[in-house]
Amino acid sequence: MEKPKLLIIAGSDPTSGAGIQSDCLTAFSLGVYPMTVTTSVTSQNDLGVIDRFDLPSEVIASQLEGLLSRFRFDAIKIGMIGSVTSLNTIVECLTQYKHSHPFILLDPVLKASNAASLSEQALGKAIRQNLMPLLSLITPNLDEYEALFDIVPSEDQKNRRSQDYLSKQTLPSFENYNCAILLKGGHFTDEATDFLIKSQNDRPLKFSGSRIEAPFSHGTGCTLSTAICAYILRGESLEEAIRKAKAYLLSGLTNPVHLGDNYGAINKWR
Ligand SMILES: Nc1ncnc2c1ncn2[C@@H]1O[C@H](COP(=O)(O)OP(=O)(O)OP(=O)(O)O)[C@@H](O)[C@H]1O
Ligand SMILES: Cc1ncc(COP(=O)(O)O)c(N)n1
Repeated sequence: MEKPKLLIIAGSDPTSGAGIQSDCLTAFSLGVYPMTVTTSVTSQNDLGVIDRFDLPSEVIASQLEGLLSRFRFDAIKIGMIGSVTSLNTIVECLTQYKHSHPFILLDPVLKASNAASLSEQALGKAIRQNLMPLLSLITPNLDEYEALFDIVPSEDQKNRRSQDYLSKQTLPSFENYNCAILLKGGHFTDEATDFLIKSQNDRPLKFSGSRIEAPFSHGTGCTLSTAICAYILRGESLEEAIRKAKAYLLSGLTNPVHLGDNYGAINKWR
């Protein structure tokens, strides 16, 4: 049996709702074999993030070198990085082993949904300067998008309605990047519509999504980004991979797994 391999570089979430554990469940359920590099060990439970322990750069480099020296990956998903030092280690290793054109996606995990910090303050700037040149796609949520691209929305746009949000004022300057941006719409006030921004000249592509009453939404960003990588590995175009990943996520949000009195997770059984 042959399976496509996905390299996942991310943090550990003991609840398996987000992070490496969630990414492995997503990859497995979509028929893709995950291999992992852990950047940070977090403590989390149903109440949120308790603590974060970024691993030393030699531990990250050793895991990366072990895998990259023996396996070729057609897709790499990067999630929580934690520190600027860890980011620079990842950039160094990926640059050294980069074969022709792997699809590299960054889900820039800066804060958890309960607002706990999952990264150093300076990580956003380092992502922009050092990591973006290697990426094919970056998938920020609204806050991450504004922070990463220095977007200052107008008073109207601060209402965060999906149909009013994107304009010249809220599009990034593409001078320095050649990767596509998927602006995730989980934090819009109306629909959960995402936008794919490929360049300043192309109109952003809209991925409409109705907002559902989801009782357990921890890990939506992780699930979406890993599912995109899995569909890319299965031969889909970027647009089709996003469409299918959104449908996969919606189905898991609609029918969650119950894991306690008031806790549950996105369903990945298919
Ligand atoms: N209530 C919802 N109903 C339908 N889709 C949703 C809902 N909430 C989020 N989504 C979808 O989930 C994906 C992740 O979006 P979101 O903006 O929540 O990312 P995120 O903030 O990085 O996620 P996370 O909560 O994991 O940090 C997007 O495709 C978004 O449209
Ligand atoms: C290790 C790790 N990676 C990512 C997230 C983001 O997920 P969320 O914002 O849904 O809490 C997380 N909580 N933990």
